[in-house]
Amino acid sequence: MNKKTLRDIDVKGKRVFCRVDFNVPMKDGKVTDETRIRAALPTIQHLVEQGAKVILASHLGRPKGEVVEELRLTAVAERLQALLGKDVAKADEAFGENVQKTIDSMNEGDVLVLENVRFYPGEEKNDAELAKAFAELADVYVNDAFGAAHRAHASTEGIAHHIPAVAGFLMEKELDVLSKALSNPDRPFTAIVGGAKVKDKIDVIDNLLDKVDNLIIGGGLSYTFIKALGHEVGKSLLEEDKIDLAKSFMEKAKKNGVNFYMPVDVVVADDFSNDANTQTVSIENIPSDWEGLDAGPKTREIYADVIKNSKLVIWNGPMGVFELDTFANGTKAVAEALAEATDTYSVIGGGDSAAAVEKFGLADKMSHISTGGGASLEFMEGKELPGVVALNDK
Ligand SMILES: Nc1ncnc2c1ncn2[C@@H]1O[C@H](COP(=O)(O)OP(=O)(O)O)[C@@H](O)[C@H]1O
Ligand SMILES: O=C(OP(=O)(O)O)[C@H](O)COP(=O)(O)O
Repeated sequence: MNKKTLRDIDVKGKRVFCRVDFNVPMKDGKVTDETRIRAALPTIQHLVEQGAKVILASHLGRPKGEVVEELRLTAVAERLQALLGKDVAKADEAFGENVQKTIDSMNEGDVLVLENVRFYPGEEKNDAELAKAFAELADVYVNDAFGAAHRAHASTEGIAHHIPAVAGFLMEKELDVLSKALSNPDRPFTAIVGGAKVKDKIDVIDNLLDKVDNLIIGGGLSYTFIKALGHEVGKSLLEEDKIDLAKSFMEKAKKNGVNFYMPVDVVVADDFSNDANTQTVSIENIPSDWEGLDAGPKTREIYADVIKNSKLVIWNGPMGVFELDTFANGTKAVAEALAEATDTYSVIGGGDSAAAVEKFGLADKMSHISTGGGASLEFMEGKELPGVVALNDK
């Protein structure tokens, strides 16, 4: 990486403003998945061990510039305290006189969690004054919030223009894994793109077609491609205005010598529920009143074979409606194939795919599960991440 990291600086006795992504799922005031907190621990522990005064900043949810009681970071700070096994203080604001006083009284190795930075309208606007106010709290800025690196906000981008700014260990690892995957991939290199957000995934498919040996299309995306082949898709998810683009991707795959895989059979249902009537049909025979919700058995077999013969697989988006057990088999087949392919380096791109491997109990069998959904997608699209660009060059 051409950006400075924690390894390049001495933090002893320094006040370090460390942006993390503690935007974790919450229910009834409790953290329900602490993956993102755990992922930031190596950086936080390093700062503690090196004798920094550790000031942690994060957003939680989308409070839109107002104080929202349920989105305070108090419960998150408590989880962090338990995971770190040391006291963690929590401020009720993210900058200003009171926060300054608290910081003035910190000792080396102390940890303070600031309040949700999105309680202030200036955060998402990347307001220069707010960025300066954050910078005044500290001597050094560390960005470890890979999940928010695609946002140009005051605490992810603006602040980096005021004090020395470096990447944390999680940020470094995420960027290393993803850039190695894309720039110098082990081959055969396979990308699996599924899920439902057809529009959001179009750019990533285009970019991947310049890099991969195999492209697998699955999930809700498939039906736009099935339609592009001239077949009817019944009530399945379809983006009418992307049919021509789907055709052009199939042509680009051929031109680039990329092996292109899409379902040959699908599981269709007469209702979007676990007790729906279902049948497996070939893609030429989707009944008009039915909806395709999962990959069929032949498709699963083909996908599993491609995966097992790959050296590197990046996967973004489930192969079916895995939240409903009846339609989880396609996603499960891909997750299991990745788990069994011990010679294959697997990178799971955030959001629902990460939730799916977690649900199947296979998370620890994956080589890398990214903490950023949107961020990893934008990276794979070839876009620059503002939170990274703003850091100091090596
Ligand atoms: N055939 C399908 N029809 C409708 N929804 C689908 C289908 N296949 C997958 N999905 C849904 O896609 C959603 C995930 O899509 P998306 O947000 O694009 O993925 P990710 O969050 O991994 O990027 C899941 O909730 C899943 O139920
Ligand atoms: O959860 C996040 O994004 P993700 O769901 O795309 O991984 C990040 O914390 C960014 O949050 P945001 O999309 O509200 O800016």
